[in-house]
Amino acid sequence: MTNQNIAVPDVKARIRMAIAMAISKPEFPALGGFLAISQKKLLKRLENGGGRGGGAKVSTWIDSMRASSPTRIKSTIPISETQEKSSWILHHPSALNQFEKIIQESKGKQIIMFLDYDGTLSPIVADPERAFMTKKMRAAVKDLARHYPTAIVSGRSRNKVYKFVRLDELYYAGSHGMDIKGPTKSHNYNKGNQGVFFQAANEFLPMIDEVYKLMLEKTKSVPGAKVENNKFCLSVHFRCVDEKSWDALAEQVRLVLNEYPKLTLTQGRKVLEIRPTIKWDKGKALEFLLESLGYGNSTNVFPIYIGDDKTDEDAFKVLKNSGQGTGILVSKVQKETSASYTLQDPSEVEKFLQHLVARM
Ligand SMILES: O=P(O)(O)OC[C@H]1O[C@H](O[C@H]2O[C@H](CO)[C@@H](O)[C@H](O)[C@H]2O)[C@H](O)[C@@H](O)[C@@H]1O
Repeated sequence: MTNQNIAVPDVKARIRMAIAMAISKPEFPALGGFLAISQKKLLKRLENGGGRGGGAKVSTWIDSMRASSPTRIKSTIPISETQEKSSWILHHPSALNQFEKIIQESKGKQIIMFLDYDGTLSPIVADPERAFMTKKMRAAVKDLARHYPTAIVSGRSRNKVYKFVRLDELYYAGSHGMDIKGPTKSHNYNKGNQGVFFQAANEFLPMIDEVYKLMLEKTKSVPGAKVENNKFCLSVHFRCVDEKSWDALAEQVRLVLNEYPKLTLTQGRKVLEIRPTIKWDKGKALEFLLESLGYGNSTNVFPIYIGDDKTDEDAFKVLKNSGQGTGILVSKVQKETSASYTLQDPSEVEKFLQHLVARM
């Protein structure tokens, strides 16, 4: 373990923290079930907060999915685009090349690691049920968690992402941060945090289940379409659907969503994600976890968030706006991002994690 001490809040401290959080940040309604805020009040507070539009945006997202499809990526890039690309790389350099700079920035602060799963720890594959991480990656994450508090922040359900990762010493934030649980195995830094448990959207469970069944029914005629139940949200997968049928599939999603104004859509990699319209996302999950670890108002902390997808941008923005820590986008192609650095793919993520371990 590191020589850096981490504040470990005891039970009383956690109650104080939860109350303080509830007073200062009403979007943090409970920590470990310590606050008795009624579900109705919670729902009111979170309702209509984070909506990014429903059906009307579906066609825009399909266009954006098409634009990022490999069939649209040109083999020869015109000069102006080359220039644009080099300027993008200048603004978002490789986190491996800039490793020492990142370490300098974090000097004297506690590094806390936040890792997205799909496309970050595991390669993108056609079948979402088979998105396994390699043994080497798992070992790298395990080593990392020996030295730094580490959280997995995923769009998957918490249980499913745990089944892929299988490390008890980590924090898990599933369903895009709507389902958070502390480690079940203790390390020096997380003693007392095993009780961390937070679910932001319990009242939506029956609705999500209903829409899941409906979406299964409505999409069964589209070959290759897949609907994944991520507990507090759903994914409608386009990856194995012929591009010619994308509009038809999107139309089915739009029609169902029209009947559920309390649900909204976000877009990921060849996926549309249906989720409650509440003010909660991966950025809020990051803030919540920092609070839980005792770093809510601290300047003594350096969160590093690594992710590859649009939904990770919420976390990158939190870091950018707070001027704390750093965001690292996993991408081979240029994208609009609030992250400061880039890594090309999961194998580079693995190297970066190994570098962090090696410096201890
Ligand atoms: O937040 P994440 O952990 O990145 O989860 C986002 C979505 O990831 C998964 O879908 C993506 O990966 C699949 C497996 O490689 C791929 O087939 C799919 O096209 C990608 O979008 C997951 O299946 C979704 O439920 C998550 O929402």
